[in-house]
Amino acid sequence: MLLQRGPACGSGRACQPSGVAATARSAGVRRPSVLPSRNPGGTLRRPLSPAAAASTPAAATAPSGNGAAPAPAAAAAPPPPLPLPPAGGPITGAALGDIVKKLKRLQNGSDIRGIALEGVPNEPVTLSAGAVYFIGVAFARWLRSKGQRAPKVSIGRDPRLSGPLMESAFAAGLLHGGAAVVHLFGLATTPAMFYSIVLSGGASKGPTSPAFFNTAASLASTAKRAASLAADSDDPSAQAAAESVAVTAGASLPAAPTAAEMAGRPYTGAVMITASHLPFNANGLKFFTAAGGLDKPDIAELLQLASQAAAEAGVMVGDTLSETAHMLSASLSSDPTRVARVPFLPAYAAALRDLIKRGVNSPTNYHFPLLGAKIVVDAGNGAGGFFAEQVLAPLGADTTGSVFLNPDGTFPNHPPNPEHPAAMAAGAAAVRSAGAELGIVFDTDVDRSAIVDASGREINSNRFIALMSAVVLRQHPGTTVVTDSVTSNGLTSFIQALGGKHMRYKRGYKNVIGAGVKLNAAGEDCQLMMETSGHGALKENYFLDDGAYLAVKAIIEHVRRRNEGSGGLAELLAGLAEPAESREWRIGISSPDFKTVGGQVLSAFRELATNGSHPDWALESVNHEGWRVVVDEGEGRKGWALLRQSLHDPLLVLNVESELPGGAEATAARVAAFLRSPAIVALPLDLKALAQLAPKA
Ligand SMILES: O=P(O)(O)OC[C@H]1O[C@H](O)[C@H](O)[C@@H](O)[C@@H]1O
Repeated sequence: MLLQRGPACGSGRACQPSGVAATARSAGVRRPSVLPSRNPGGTLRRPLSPAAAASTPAAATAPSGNGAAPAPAAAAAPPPPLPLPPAGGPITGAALGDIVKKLKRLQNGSDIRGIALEGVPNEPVTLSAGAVYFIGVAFARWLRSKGQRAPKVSIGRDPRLSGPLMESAFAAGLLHGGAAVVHLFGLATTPAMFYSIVLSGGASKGPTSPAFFNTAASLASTAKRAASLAADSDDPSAQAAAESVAVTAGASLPAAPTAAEMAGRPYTGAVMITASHLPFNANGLKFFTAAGGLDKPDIAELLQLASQAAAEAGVMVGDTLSETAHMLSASLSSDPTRVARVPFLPAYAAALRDLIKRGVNSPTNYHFPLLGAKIVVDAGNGAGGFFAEQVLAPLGADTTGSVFLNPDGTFPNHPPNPEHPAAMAAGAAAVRSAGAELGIVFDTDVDRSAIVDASGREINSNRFIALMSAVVLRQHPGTTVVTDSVTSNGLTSFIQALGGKHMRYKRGYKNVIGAGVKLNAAGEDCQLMMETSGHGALKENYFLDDGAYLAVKAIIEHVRRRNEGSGGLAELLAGLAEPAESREWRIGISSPDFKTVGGQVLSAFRELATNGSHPDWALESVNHEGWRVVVDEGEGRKGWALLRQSLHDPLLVLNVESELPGGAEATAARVAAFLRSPAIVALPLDLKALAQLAPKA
């Protein structure tokens, strides 16, 4: 695939293992298994570092010691919204129209996205702290409008440099909009944010339950078990591994939240501040309630509410940061009991560890199912490093050789994106140099992932969907798998050969998941909804696109198979026929009215495919996103070409798959000839892209 979104890979830094356990092991250091002190409730406590304590006004105003404010009493009357800060008086007319327009442009499907840091030429800030503040006001009002009397909202963020400011601005907005309690998790992942609702008791059905919130107890027992294992074992490698587990479990994990912080009311809303794999200067917001992620219409409503709030306050969206900072500190210092910093990843990691323990269900080694397994993680300096340090290592895995675990909002090594060749190449290199049996590659906010097998083969896109299909079809014979529209013919045959059904739907993970939800509602069992981008949702996991959960499932399957002596994960893909070629070209449309221009090109393409000029093409509709032609490549071979509008960008996207070497270029050249035909060439398409599309034509 010729995907080149976002900056090219890296600064050429060497791949370094990171993480406490990895560092200790690679240096040959044996650390004593010292447990941190316990409070009377038995929970592990660690004070915030001075840097962390100073990093947000919220933390600065929280009681000293652990940075946590008391949890609200469950039955207390909901506190009134704080008044919006006085500013220039209500805004009306053209100025209001301007605010509405600016805020509307921040919608990116079911997310909010924009440029949050200045400094990149021609990329002015669009997602200002002011805008984020008013979106915070809007989210609280929106939750209240849905019947929540006292919204309790968690906020997480990826490591982007603009994250702390966005977090503070959003928190202040929430309080002004009428949220009762706001918990700042700091570094978190997108699925973890939904899990904050689940694990606090806000969503009842699923693979986990609030019992997993007893993180502290689970950590302590892990440490104890590891220590006794180390003492009992005659096998020096098991002993070393167990000792490192004890070190990690007992001493290296961050403090878990207290029972008071977590046993209160469930979170009723959660927000992740992230722009996924987009460059460092972008940022954005993803929203959850107990019902799952907010959808497109919800985001449109939120932005409308944000405009209203800005108009009432008389503050323009682009207003200066100092004004925002002022509003923020005023609101936070006015009621510190409503805001707390709560480290959440430890609780979430405990839930993931438990899933792996239960999934592998080892009769001999229940608590350390990964002892003896060497698994590396490439987190791309996003938020996924915890997975190696807090999920895999405490279960006994040797994660030495993992790369880019440290969060770094400049993403200096490669774009954290399992669709990006540089990310997959780095993951594969890490597996090879560590001699690992499995590698996991995460995107920035961990809602997407990919796998690398022991030979360094990259298992992303079609291969990862095939792998997950094999896993779910073993557990749910005959189930349906919904995918996006650019999956290979080989994937369809693979799923069918395993007894499953394949529904190839549109691009866009929300579209894919939505289609699966509909099938289930209509009585057809659909266990897996997965895009080639690496977004994958399972019915058993709240229909949530969740890269960490996919990794957990893959690891369970790998270890289970290995324990049974039936080979590792890679063998599951033996029956997958791969196309000889699979390529993508992106053709820019230089017009503000790109949807209309794109539509014109697509109707002309449809006409071309049906007018008999290409007898080896058969038209296939693909759910209004564009047109797919099936190409008869002779001798029973079939390729295809799909021309569609990009979901977000002013682009047409051409995907071509062929079973013949050179076949993709040949089909693309015919599409290029069409795009250069007199009727089309008059349209504002990017001719540079056309030249790339078929250089020889
Ligand atoms: O339509 P495109 O430009 O190819 O982008 C489509 C992709 O956009 C984002 O990355 C979404 O997260 C994906 O779900 C979607 O498939």
